Amino acid sequence: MTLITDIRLRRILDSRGNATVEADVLTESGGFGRAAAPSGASTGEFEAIELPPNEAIANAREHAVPRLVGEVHAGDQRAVDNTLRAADGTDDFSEIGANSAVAISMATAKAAADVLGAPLYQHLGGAFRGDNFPVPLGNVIGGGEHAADATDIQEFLSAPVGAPSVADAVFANAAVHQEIHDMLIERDTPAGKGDEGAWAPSIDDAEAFEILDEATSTVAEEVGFEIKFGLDVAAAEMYDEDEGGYVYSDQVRDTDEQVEYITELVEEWDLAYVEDPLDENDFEAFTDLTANVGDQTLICGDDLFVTNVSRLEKGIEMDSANSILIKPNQIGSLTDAFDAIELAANNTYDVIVSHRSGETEDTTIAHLAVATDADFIKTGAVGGERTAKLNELIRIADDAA
Ligand SMILES: C=C(OP(=O)(O)O)C(=O)O
Ligand SMILES: [Mg+2]
Repeated sequence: MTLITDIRLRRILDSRGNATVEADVLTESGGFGRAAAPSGASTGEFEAIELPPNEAIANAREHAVPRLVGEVHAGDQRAVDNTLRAADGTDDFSEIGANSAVAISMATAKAAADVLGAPLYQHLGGAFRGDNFPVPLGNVIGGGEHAADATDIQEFLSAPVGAPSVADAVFANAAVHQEIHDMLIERDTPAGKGDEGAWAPSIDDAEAFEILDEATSTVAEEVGFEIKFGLDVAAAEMYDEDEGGYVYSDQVRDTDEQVEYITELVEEWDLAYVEDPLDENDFEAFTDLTANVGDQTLICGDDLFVTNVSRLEKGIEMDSANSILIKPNQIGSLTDAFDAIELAANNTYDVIVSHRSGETEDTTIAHLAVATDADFIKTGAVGGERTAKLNELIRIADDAA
């Protein structure tokens, strides 16, 4: 019933106006799934390889499509993804492109769900999913690689940890985003938006902390539940060995100073979440920071782990973090993403499913987060490609109720 009968690949636009890969998968009994690959800007050194979309499509058509069509069942996700790996023949999807691979992998899961007549989160997670929802982390002020002439820290994230429902949490993040806009106008600091829809004012990190603290407190009072905040430092983008460490606008911090600085930030601002506070090659410094503040906050590896089981195993072994960011396109398939989530959960790591800075209307990560009982989802606060996922979470909660 779920035998794959056709796979169509095409170039479509992403939110930055770049081309990306979209896949349609059809099955014998009329199942249909469509999915598109997102794309990062602050990509990790150890991510699976994204090829130029034309090349990724041509190579996938030549090597992967013939091995899947008429051969593999869409319902057997592990077989689908193993076939993609075998067709590619490399460790990092550099032959067919992680963009083609992840689009086919996700579209196939959707086609299988369609055959079953079940929502994707249920096909992926089983009949008992749909009761728990991730807390959305909303990017509300940002800079780094996502906006020029803005903060050094890439993302300041609203974290509505006390929200009674996922819908309340989604609306709270949007309200924090609006409140920050009002505060910026009052301060006579006009701001455009970065790639993920966060405000990208020309202010320093210290001012961003003050604004976020006030905005989250104001909205928390209005809505009547706790809203904390967190960061994606994206420190690998700041790290420059020749410069002697982490290059900020006003100073360079060496590794010990960076560990000290982040420790102070966690304590001063009671941060709920800190992603990539250190360079992606420095598991040891991650371990030092986690020893300092791992009992107070989440220390999350994004570029550090790149959704890769081997790198996560090393981090678990070394106590380098206590949470992992999951981006399916970083590793190239849903099976790999699931394996990383399972390993993380078995080792009491929190799981944060994430978008990329370049996105499409695809909503797969909303279903992935619900299917795997993820603790958080990071998918922006506003903007069509971000609200696509947030609104899907609201719909899933509505359907599941
Ligand atoms: C979402 C992120 O940005 P990008 O997609 O540019 O890697 C991130 O760094 O967590
Ligand atoms: Mg990150």
